Amino acid sequence: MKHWARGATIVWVVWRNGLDQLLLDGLQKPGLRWLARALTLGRRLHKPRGQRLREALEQLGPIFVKFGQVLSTRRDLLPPDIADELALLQDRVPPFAADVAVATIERAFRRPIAEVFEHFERVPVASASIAQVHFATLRDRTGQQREVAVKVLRPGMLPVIEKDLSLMRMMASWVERLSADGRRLKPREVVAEFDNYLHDELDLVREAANAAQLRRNMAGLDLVLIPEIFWDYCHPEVMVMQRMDGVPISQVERLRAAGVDIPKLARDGVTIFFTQVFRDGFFHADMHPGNIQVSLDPVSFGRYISLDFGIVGTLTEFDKEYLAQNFTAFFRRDYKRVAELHIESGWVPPETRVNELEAAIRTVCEPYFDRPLKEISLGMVLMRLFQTSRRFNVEIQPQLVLLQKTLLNIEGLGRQLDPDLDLWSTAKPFLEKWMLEQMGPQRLWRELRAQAPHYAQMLPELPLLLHQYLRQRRTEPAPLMRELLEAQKRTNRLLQSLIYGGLGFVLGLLVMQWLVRLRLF
Ligand SMILES: Nc1ncnc2c1ncn2[C@@H]1O[C@H](COP(=O)(O)OP(=O)(O)OP(=O)(O)O)[C@@H](O)[C@H]1O
Repeated sequence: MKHWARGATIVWVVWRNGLDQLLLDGLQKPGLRWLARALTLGRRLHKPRGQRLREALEQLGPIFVKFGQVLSTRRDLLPPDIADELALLQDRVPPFAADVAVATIERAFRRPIAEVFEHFERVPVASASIAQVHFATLRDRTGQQREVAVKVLRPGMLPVIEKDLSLMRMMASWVERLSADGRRLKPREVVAEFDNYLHDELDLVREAANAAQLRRNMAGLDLVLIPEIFWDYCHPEVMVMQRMDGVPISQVERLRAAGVDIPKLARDGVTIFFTQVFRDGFFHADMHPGNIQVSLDPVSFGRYISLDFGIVGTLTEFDKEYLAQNFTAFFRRDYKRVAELHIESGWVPPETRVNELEAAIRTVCEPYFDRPLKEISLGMVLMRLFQTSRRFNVEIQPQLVLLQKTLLNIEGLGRQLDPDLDLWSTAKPFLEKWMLEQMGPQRLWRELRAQAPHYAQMLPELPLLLHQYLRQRRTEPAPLMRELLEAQKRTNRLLQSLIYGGLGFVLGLLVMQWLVRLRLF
């Protein structure tokens, strides 16, 4: 019954904001088109479509607001006017009562709050749709007093989320069935992705694990502080971490007055992010200013403080390779290669004409070379590439969209701090080192090392496999043969790369020696 009431509210909000209009053009059945037109009569829909969509999501509550926020990052799927408007969505929810937070903590640790913390501040420091944060004091294993921040999930979220998600799934399948335009937005996939995202956010142990991994990765860099996790006090609904003390990055004047070197801060931001992406393949993907502070403590003066680890991005070797090759081709202005890469990767339908895709990519990228290199924003280049790809039905992987969105955030933040920030010279050493690792002899060596146990294991088995193959040839020839041929091809490729790599290396050494002799180096 309640399900129906919620469904009716959604229909009402959709109708009042004229969202049915958004689908009108795409409706395929004439009867439905007629009905939708009739329903439009009498409504004054003077606001732009993006604004109407944003307002409707706000009226539908925090889960829909989150959905809009996540959707706003899918610039590969959405038209720019809608994506821009959705990016303005903000969580505005009142905090939940301290008693509720205390009850959640007591349920999680099966102890009264006074036994968990020496002191617990009942007034939260921050509150959002999924969780809120309280400060507290605890005694750690060594008996030392520690100031901590306690993140507690808003109770009863799961049933609300499940209900809203099932209605979203239903709407998505209607949109997909009724409208050709809507189908292009891949609504069911988008909702499934959102479902994953929300369930991840509902598990604070997962967030704590993300924080711990980032803290370990960033330890040697000395540019950013990440709170320590108190694992004895972590539970899917409660997360206890070191309390950080910094000035929000948005308060630039305060930071300047305290003596922080702002241009260095801008450079450091880009360095941190590029290290996370290109070295570790594991990056903080929710870099809005609310999650970034700067330390004024004399020991860590001027270092970033990073908070909120609910959303992180991971890049596979395939993603890194895609980025490495695309960036290299882009900076060589080899648009044909960029187009070929998209087709080779299987992201564009194979019947796509390379020259058409190449022309579209050229149109997007060429204007960037008109400005100084230091102004080129990789986030923007990627965004334009994804938008172009959209026209060719390319399916961009969510982790790359996340990367592009975060790149834009970071570059924007850097520029805001220092309008003269030379993005290129900050990013270049990373890209060069990383591309060398991705495509040079280091990669070959890495792959060889990674594959070595596999080959060592396979080699002694080869005679037996061959024997089996010859015996079973009549019954089951294809898969085994294919496997053997594949293995042989892989070995050949590796050997070939090894030989070429070795030759290249020796040749490089000879040339260097020669240049040194000629005193050119
Ligand atoms: N370890 C910490 N030390 C000090 N303050 C913290 C800490 N963790 C969180 N906070 C405070 O709580 C606020 C909200 O934290 P966080 O962003 O993790 O929560 P959230 O529920 O995911 O919020 P949102 O979704 O709006 O980003 C931070 O902006 C910061 O002010």
